[in-house]
Amino acid sequence: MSGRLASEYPAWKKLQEIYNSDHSKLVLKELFAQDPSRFSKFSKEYVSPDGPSVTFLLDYSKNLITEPILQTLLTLAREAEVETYRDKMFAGEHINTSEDRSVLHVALRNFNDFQISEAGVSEVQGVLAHMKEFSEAVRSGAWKGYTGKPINTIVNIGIGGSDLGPVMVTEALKPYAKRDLTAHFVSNIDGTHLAETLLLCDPETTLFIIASKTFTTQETITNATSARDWFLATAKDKAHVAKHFVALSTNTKAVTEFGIAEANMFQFWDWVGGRYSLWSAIGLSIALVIGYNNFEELLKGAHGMDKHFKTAPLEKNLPVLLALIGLWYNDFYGSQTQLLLPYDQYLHKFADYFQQGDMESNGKFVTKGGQRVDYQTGPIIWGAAGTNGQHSFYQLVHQGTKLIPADFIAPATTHNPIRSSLHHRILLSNFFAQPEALAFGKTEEEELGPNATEPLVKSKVFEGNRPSNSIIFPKLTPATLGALIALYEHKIFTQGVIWGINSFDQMGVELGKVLAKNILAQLNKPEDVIGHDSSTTGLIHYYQKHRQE
Ligand SMILES: O=P(O)(O)OC[C@H]1O[C@@H](O)[C@H](O)[C@@H](O)[C@@H]1O
Repeated sequence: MSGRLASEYPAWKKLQEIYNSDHSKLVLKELFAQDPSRFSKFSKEYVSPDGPSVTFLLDYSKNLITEPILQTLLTLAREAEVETYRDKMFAGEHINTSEDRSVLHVALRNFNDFQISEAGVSEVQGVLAHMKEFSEAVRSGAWKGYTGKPINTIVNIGIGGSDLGPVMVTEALKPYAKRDLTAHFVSNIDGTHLAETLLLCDPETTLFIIASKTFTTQETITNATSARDWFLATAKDKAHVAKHFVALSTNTKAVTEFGIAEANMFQFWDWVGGRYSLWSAIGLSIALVIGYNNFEELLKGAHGMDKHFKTAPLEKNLPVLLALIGLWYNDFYGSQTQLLLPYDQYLHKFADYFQQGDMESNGKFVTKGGQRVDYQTGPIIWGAAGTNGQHSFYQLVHQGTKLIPADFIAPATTHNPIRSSLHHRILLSNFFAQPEALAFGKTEEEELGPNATEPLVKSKVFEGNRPSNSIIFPKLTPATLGALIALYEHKIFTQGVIWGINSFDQMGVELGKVLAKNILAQLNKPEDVIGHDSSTTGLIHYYQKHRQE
């Protein structure tokens, strides 16, 4: 984040030399055979420093690393001043330079440990108190709709960071949910998303939560306006909106103009990035679904990880280790993607969530100093939950031509121990087996004996040497989830610092929005379609010919 090119650091050059001379010698089977203590050397247990108990084991021994490689990666982190920039973030310095903002999602879950002086930080507790009071009123039935009935359905209308975090967390923490309060999430501008959701709602008992940091996002404002129209078609009187619409935003003016009273607005601040906002008022739907106390446990779990990231030496710092290992593949092995594979159905949105978290943060080709990078930055994040992926894309991960580092994530104990946890034992046997198969593979000899050459035998060979991390924790609790999310947030931060990029803006999403606005104004008549290439013009003309309004 210093804005320097990562490739200029001496450790980067050394890593390149190590890769050039040694990578063909880095064979997991041999590395494990040579060193019986490899697992204990390359695994660490996280124990939360205080607050709710969170523990997990990170096993990074099945990676194409040796002690000297790890040391050189750690030197790279030091040369890039990861510790200095981490401290700047926690101190509220404006490390988001392009927008001249601080980056303070850690202040949203700070339980008096970090002294941060930035406008708004002192208001965090007040907003949390408002969220507590409101969520308890709705959950208890004290908050009534316009006909006096309690709320039994909530609809969060938001997109990107104002959607993905609440969706992922409410899914992940379903065992803690109030089951008679149904939660829907509408994000897409496609009218189908709202229309299908409204079919499941009763205006008398539905609460709409309009979640938008800017309160100008086209999708969200259009969906919110249509939802209000739908509501008023039954409720008639605009005064009833106050009982059924609340807003989560930084933009008081736009919220009140929309017709939501300031008293029904939950504030946050410009130093909360959209993709880091589930800890803020954007988490209101989470608090409604799992209860405020569980929401606070989520925050505390994340705060524990913040303290670890802030204080642990780099060689013991789990987000830093994950970042460095990921960077080794991304920048030296040429890996394009990173898999997130939770063996827990409740975490089925985890990879979707970190697609935005990672790719919007680190998908940048220019350093903070304005230079074009001459190396790869953020990886493509993808993944699926449980054994589903094994029956679809794992074929390519095991036997394809690409190196795809994978993080396997699983709880030791399930929330659903049906048939005496038989399902969970089968699930976990796969969680253990897949990294083993990826790392150690299967040779031709193992398949048929030393003289076998048939194509069939060859097709059954697993080359192995495919790296992975494994994370295992006792049970998926709110605090554990908080710590896991913060683990990956700080991993993303660390990589961004080393690559010299700004992980906290998102200029790359703007151009499409501007072009769409221009095109929207041209859609009525073919003669209005001007200023485009022949492909875009042809596509719009085809649409105009075939549409039925
Ligand atoms: O919360 P808002 O202001 O409606 O923004 C939603 C999303 O809008 C997108 O354009 C941004 O790229 C995301 O970062 C953001 O989360």
